[in-house]
Amino acid sequence: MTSTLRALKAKSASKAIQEKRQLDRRRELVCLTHQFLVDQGFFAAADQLQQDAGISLSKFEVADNMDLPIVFQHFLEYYEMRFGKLPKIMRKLDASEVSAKKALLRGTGNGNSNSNGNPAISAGPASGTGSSGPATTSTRRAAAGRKGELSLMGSSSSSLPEGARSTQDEMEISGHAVSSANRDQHGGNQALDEEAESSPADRLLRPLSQFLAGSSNETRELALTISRDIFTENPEVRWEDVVGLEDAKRLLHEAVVMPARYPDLFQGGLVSPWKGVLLFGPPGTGKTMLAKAVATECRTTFFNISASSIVSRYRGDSEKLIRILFELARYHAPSTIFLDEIDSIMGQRGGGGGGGAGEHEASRRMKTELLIQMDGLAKAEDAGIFVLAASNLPWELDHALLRRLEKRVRVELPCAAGRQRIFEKLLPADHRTQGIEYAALAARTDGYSCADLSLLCKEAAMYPIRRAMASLHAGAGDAAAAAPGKLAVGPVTRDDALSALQATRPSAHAASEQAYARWQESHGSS
Ligand SMILES: Nc1ncnc2c1ncn2[C@@H]1O[C@H](COP(=O)(O)OP(=O)(O)OP(=O)(O)O)[C@@H](O)[C@H]1O
Repeated sequence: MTSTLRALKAKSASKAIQEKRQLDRRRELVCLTHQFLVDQGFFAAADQLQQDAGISLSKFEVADNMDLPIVFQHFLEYYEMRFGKLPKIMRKLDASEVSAKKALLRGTGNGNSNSNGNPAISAGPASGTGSSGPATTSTRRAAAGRKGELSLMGSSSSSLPEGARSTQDEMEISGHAVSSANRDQHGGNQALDEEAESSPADRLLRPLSQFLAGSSNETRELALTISRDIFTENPEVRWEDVVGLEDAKRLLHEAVVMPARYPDLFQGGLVSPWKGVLLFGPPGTGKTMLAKAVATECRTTFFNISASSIVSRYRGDSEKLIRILFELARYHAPSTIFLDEIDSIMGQRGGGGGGGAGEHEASRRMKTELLIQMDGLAKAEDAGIFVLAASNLPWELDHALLRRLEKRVRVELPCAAGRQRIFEKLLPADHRTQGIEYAALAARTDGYSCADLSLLCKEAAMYPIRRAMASLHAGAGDAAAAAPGKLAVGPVTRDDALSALQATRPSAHAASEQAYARWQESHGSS
């Protein structure tokens, strides 16, 4: 009896010790992360972490010779020594995992939460339950347990194997794109490309707090607005997502992507990189997609701004907004600024400001500011900034602006082959469709833009849904079919596609195609 009691007591004491260790380890992890965020200048995030974790980190400091990069570096070294390769730290999530994670981050997910509603931090070594491949408890314990060696190892990367060193370099140059150029120059091999595929391509931005330090409230607000509404996370559009437009792609590749990848080849003189490119053509032909593909390809920070929204939303502040937009682009360089619908602010006769002599003073100042900022792009310190503008009405553009958009690229309506590819992509020949005649559809959609074609396909896909709804209403569906999410929807048929064709008209006019062709002849690039 006594021995059973003793065993129970010992078990309870060991459990208490384990729990305390877990708690300590969590606190240490939070503390290390907090210090890392502070060191990197992510003050707002550090503050938020402190609030979320519910502990006052101002009472703690990480011990000497201890910080997250050092712990990480030691882990990498240990892992490579033990397993002969570097560990895979991040993996790409699929679409459903991305939405689950976003929901979790918004606080609506069902992920593990602690009693404060905070996501549970893995207990680490003390729990002894780590199971993520070879990097398990023992590895972590080894990394954490070598505190005494840390000062000897220091933070020098010279003792690291090549791969580990480059990982550290990537961390240190946060805020600067690890450009494809670097990778190409250091081997450019497939393994590195695969590595890029599986690790986040997104840029690690420099903390905004440094940019905002000492700035006025007004500047602060505009910079926050730009960061929130205009800066776009990695746009993730690849060249191959953009159907057709081979000439436009080739020109952009030459004018923008090559200089970003191989800056040494484009230094000064005759072959300095283009600073401004205009994409012109009918609506819905892929100008925005092309701009995003350029930003994805060059791994630049992407600022996507609709010029008409500057006029409508920031009227009084538009001049300052432009200035701060370029300052932020410089801060986060290399950057691509995409100015969509540029004609709405840079029309020859005072677009966006009321027109002619009566042009609004604020609008005139904004135009002047944009021209000044674009002039500044030629300076060496602005080397990493590139402006892409798009317009459906290039002939209305101010000549002063046109001079600064050195290259003008026409984005045309898709040809028959391009239209066919769009149909094949949007109505793929699988169980979702039946008997679609792609070539016939392509032949009958001359003059349609890609956006029109995508509307047409959407319309076609509605027919089977309408049929299913009608049969449901007619009581033809059984109880299972009526259950939400279980409605049986048939394939999109050839007739559905033809009916959708009847119901969808092209948005561009043949006359405007001729106008684009004429303007290309007088102003375009080839
Ligand atoms: N070349 C293309 N390849 C594939 N899809 C395209 C292409 N062009 C347009 N689309 C489709 O049409 C939509 C609208 O395209 P996008 O916004 O790039 O056109 P745009 O030329 O910028 O139009 P606007 O001048 O009206 O801003 C895209 O989201 C995409 O679905």
